[in-house]
Amino acid sequence: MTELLVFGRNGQVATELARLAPQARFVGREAADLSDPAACAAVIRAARPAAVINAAAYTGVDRAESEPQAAQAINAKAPGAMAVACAELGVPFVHISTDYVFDGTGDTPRAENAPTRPLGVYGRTKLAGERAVTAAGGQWAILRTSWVFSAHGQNFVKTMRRLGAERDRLSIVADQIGGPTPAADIAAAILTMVEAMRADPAKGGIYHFAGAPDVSWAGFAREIFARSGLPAQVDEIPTSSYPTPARRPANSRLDCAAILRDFGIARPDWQQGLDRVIEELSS
Ligand SMILES: NC(=O)C1=CN([C@@H]2O[C@H](COP(=O)(O)OP(=O)(O)OC[C@H]3O[C@@H](n4cnc5c(N)ncnc54)[C@H](OP(=O)(O)O)[C@@H]3O)[C@@H](O)[C@H]2O)C=CC1
Ligand SMILES: Cc1cn([C@H]2C[C@H](O)[C@@H](COP(=O)(O)OP(=O)(O)O[C@H]3O[C@@H](C)C(=O)[C@@H](O)[C@H]3O)O2)c(=O)[nH]c1=O
Ligand SMILES: [Mg+2]
Repeated sequence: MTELLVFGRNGQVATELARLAPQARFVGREAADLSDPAACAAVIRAARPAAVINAAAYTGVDRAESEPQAAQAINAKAPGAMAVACAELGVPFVHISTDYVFDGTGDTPRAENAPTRPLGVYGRTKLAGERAVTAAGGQWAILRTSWVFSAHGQNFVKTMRRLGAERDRLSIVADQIGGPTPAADIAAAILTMVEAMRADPAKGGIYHFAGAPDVSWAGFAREIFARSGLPAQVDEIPTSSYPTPARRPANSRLDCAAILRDFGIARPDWQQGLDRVIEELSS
């Protein structure tokens, strides 16, 4: 019997889960394509694991605008099918969602029960995934996180280090504020939640989890350059000067009090996480 089954293998969070839980079984695209939700459910039924984590998703925010059906299958239908299979087996299911389910109005942190209103296809399909998971019954948890970075895969830290080495100055939006979150801390949080859920069948629900302190993308870029020893300057620009296919929320602040109260998991310090990632990237 497989103890822990994880969908995703090469992504940021999946890679960090593999470091912390090498005994788990990681299911890549070749073994279960999330475009085929029934195949994902079949993998769970055949493996009969003690718990399931979904770390795979369609994460191309701009690309999703022109591929809404692929994003919907991967981000909504597949997690729904996984959650149903877990409910049938009576095992916990942990899924990951995003700050992009919100419209980003205001300037205060949002709690889990704040009204959702996604601005683009990615956020809309992730919200549909949340609804499919919650509708499945069974024991589930959804971790909403934001601005994930690590030494693996694609993320803002790696993009900035690449561009910062090529250019003297970069224009970065300063009116989108959120919490950059190290993938390693997400992996650790999920494993803590899985253990707590296995010990207590009443545990679960939607939880916010993001790195602290909140910062703009421009402020984050400045820290990336400073801590990487890159001399590149950051010019602060408004979102209106950086047109993209998908709209993004201006206020991505997440209120992370509930996960601390219910699971003892505190917001990670992204500056410490950034130093660790930079060290990993430079070695
Ligand atoms: N990245 C971010 O900034 C944020 C991410 N999240 C959420 O966190 C979770 C993990 O994200 P992260 O680790 O950054 O994601 P990545 O983009 O790093 O990895 C996504 C993974 O999903 C896999 N995948 C994509 N499409 C399919 C498919 N059709 N079938 C099977 N596997 C597929 C990819 O496989 P392959 O390697 O083969 O392409 C990849 O391993 C996701 O739910 C995401 O929505 C939430 C907030 C912020
Ligand atoms: C490269 C670049 C980006 N930007 C802006 C665009 C955008 O508003 C912001 C971040 O760029 P990204 O492409 O990393 O943003 P994006 O891919 O939208 O990041 C999001 O990914 C999904 C999966 C999530 O769930 C979110 O939490 C969030 O992390 O920086 C600049 O202003 N200047 C630049 O030179
Ligand atoms: Mg991106």
